[in-house]
Amino acid sequence: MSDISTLLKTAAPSISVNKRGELDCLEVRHPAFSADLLLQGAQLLHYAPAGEESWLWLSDSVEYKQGTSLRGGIPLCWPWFGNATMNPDAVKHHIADAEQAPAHGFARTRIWSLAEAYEDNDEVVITLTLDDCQHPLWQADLAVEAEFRFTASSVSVVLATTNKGETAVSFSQALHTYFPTSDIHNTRISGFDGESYLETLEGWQRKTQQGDISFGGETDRIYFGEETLSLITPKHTTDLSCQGSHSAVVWNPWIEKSLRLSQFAADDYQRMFCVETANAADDAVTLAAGDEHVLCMLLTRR
Ligand SMILES: O=P(O)(O)OC[C@H]1O[C@@H](O)[C@H](O)[C@@H](O)[C@@H]1O
Repeated sequence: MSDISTLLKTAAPSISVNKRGELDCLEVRHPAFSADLLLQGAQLLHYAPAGEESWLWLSDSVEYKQGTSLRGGIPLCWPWFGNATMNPDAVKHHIADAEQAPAHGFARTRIWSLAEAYEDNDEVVITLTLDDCQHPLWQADLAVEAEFRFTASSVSVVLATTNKGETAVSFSQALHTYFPTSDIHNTRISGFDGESYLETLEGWQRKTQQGDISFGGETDRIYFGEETLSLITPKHTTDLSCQGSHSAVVWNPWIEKSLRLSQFAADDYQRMFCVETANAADDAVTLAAGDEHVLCMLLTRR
């Protein structure tokens, strides 16, 4: 950890590395904003402009344990999204035993390394790399890097994947963002009117969205489209724009599923929702040997 501290002292003095339970957390305390980024999973837990509440939801019962993804912030799902068995054949082709494969890939519980840090009066930029991209069940040679950029009025995450192998590789992924709301019943997502989605709770039927998305029960859908989305909660409107993604997963576990989730109180579903910037289902990425794919999300508020 002393290497990290030395790098931070010179390149980005507003970042310090501190323990949270068993995990190392990069704490950004810039005069204009703050952020907390775990090295495990390259998981961003918190971002807020000075004087504001966090733009990300994080469970009150979150567990800072090695090998366990935390419930909240932005877990990175890579190199497959969700249940491996539900991925397209091209992705499953690289997974030795999809039945046994962990949900959402393996990157979210691995330790990432600090590659670069930079700050000036306006922004802080942190780049993390995943040193060990191998997994007993994953049969492809991809490399991945994550860049986080914080300013007084925005946060962006870029996930860049490179095919280091000699043949094409298909993979799926998501920036699994948990957003806060003061009232899920008065929360809407605007931008997918007229677009198609897969209703995973009804046998993955393909349907068409009419108007805004609202929440009145368990929600677990994969939307297709590449619009800038507006996330409208009673207190805020947050704009979510992306690049390199043509799908977004909208998720809320609602009452019954909440009872089965780790690090999640029975009534937490009322105060959170996920909109995941993804390359999922039909939108999985195929990378030729040597090629790179860049997935990017940007959050701003009106
Ligand atoms: O509990 P996990 O593994 O973090 O997954 C949470 C949710 O993640 C979403 O992306 C999936 O669509 C849901 O089906 C899943 O329940």
